[in-house]
Amino acid sequence: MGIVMGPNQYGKSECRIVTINRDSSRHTIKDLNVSTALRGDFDETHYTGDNAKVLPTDTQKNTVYALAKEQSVGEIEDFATRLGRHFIDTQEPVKGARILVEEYAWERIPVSGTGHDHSFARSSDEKRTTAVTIDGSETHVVSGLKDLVVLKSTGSEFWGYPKDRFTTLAETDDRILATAVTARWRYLHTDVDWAKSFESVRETMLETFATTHSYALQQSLYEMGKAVLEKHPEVAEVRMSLPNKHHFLVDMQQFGLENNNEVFFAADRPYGLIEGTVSRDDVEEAPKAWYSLPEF
Ligand SMILES: O=c1[nH]c(=O)c2[nH]c(=O)[nH]c2[nH]1
Repeated sequence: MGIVMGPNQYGKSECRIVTINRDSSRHTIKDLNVSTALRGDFDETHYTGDNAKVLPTDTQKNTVYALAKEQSVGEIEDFATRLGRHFIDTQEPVKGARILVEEYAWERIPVSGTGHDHSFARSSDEKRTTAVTIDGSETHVVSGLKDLVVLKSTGSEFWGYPKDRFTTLAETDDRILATAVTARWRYLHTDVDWAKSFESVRETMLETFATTHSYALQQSLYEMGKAVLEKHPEVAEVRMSLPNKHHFLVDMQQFGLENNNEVFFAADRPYGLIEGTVSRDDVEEAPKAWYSLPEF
């Protein structure tokens, strides 16, 4: 019986980088969290500690800063692709790269009705994300968003589920439905206007959440994914993770008040976690490696 090193990657995680474009007095800001991971011929460092082929993660971090200086960052998908290609093209042992980017949203602070030139406010917790996986000459892009918090104050029911001796949940034909959307969608190719596609996918998911009369968060998940695929031929599949942010009706009978679906206790945990993939039935499944480490 032998023991061998399996799939592996290494890199610098969570390089926080802020860039300011000062081409005019109206500055623009890009606020990113960038993680690099290199894949390739790294058996020796694992077997013997011979680092001859190991580009230090410290150098990878510096490269993130340097490439952001050499050319403006632009769309996160393009920046991630440039980074990944740089490592593959300049380091012989590197055969593949996986670059993750999260982008934090800043809005101009309104002053007398117009956005200020160089003062910004963090607009929400929402992040735009991308995961670019480069394998030799092939580039695969999975973009997404994180922590887009949404709520419907009606138009949501939940009933018809199995009951057993532990069931206490009451069936409801009118409840609050709230979640923080994390979504990742896989592109079929890279000939994409990234910003436009992102805005349109986001808008489609929001519109569908709003207009779907929901009998389960699972149903809303499917409808949101389906709407994205129907509108976006460039997208092969959508994966979503939807925490059910429960809002429990406060029982006011004890103090003689009738609560007509007006006052809720917003629980933060535990929460239901509804997850799923909506895909076209005529495209191949993505290799695991585009989402995480192969075989993990
Ligand atoms: O939309 C829902 N899906 C569930 O699976 C579930 N389970 C639960 O207790 N409440 C809900 N709501």
